[in-house]
Amino acid sequence: MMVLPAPAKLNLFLYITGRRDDGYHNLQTLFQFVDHGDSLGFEPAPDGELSLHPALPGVAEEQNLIIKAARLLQHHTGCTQGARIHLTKRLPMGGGLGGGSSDAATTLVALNRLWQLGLPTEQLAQLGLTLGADVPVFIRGQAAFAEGVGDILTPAHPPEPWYLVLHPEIEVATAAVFNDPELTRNSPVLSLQQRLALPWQNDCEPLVKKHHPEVAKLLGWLLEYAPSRMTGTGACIFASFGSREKAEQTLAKAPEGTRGFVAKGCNLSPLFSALQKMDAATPSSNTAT
Ligand SMILES: C[C@@](CO)(OP(=O)(O)O)[C@H](O)COP(=O)(O)OP(=O)(O)OC[C@H]1O[C@@H](n2ccc(N)nc2=O)[C@H](O)[C@@H]1O
Ligand SMILES: Nc1ncnc2c1ncn2[C@@H]1O[C@H](COP(=O)(O)OP(=O)(O)O)[C@@H](O)[C@H]1O
Repeated sequence: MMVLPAPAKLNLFLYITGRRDDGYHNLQTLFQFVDHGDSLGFEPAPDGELSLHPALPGVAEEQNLIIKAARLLQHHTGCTQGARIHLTKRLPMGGGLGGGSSDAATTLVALNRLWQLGLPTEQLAQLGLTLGADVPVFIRGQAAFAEGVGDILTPAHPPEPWYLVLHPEIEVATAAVFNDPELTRNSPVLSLQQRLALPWQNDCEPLVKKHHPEVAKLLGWLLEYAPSRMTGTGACIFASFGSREKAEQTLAKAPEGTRGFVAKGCNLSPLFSALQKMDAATPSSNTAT
């Protein structure tokens, strides 16, 4: 079985610079991966059959981004092969960690190999974008400054600290944040260099804090220990530390019942580190993305 990671991402900063005619928002964000996430296993199945094990509670199989990604790839290529997909879900849903998008990206990359389709990365990223704005960055696998709706990507090389990621026990719907009339939508469009030099913020954070006191409270607590922010449209928050020990010590002090994890920032996605290892072990395998 081909087992591959679907890592989480963090939005190290997130600015909303405008609203487009189609209702989507232009943004400027810095994506980085962490070495913690879901895990997916892929086995061939006959007759184009697709199945997911176990099912994700609360998400109908046909709505699951993993099945949607697999079906999209079948339709796009006319491929008649199938797959039995095994999911170990570790990332909270609706947490701003991009779990669903990452699962979809890993599925596209893995099935492109399993089914020997040979689609180039560019085409997989374009297909992925139809599933969600965050899918292309996971397919390209490099930390990136994203503009447009998140699809115009420039590779970036931010520091790779240890992060403590905490999960307030709520799910924030991305669409609800973007539809809120109070959302800041007029951040200036700046260059990556300018953005890197200014303090890093998330334009969605004030709004989510206002509507979800749990987020405001936990962020207030975490800020006592290190610079901290929300990722994406929330609800997860993160703080960076110079060492794993410092991050773990802070997690140990977190208010009782707080869920969270410690992980290392990675500018190369753990998905691609795993693919490189796989290719090194079996040099004759298909090395296209
Ligand atoms: C803003 C980010 C930053 O990472 O938030 P998170 O979802 O990760 O928290 C993402 O780009 C989100 O990407 P994703 O979660 O894939 O969003 P999509 O499914 O494409 O869109 C969900 C809804 O959010 C709104 N939306 C999304 C992205 C965007 N640039 N402008 C928008 O207005 C639209 O109303 C859309 O219908
Ligand atoms: N494989 C999947 N993993 C997580 N969520 C999924 C998946 N497939 C579909 N979804 C749907 O996508 C929504 C957003 O999930 P997720 O990507 O985890 O959050 P976010 O975009 O906030 O990081 C979930 O609430 C769920 O309904």
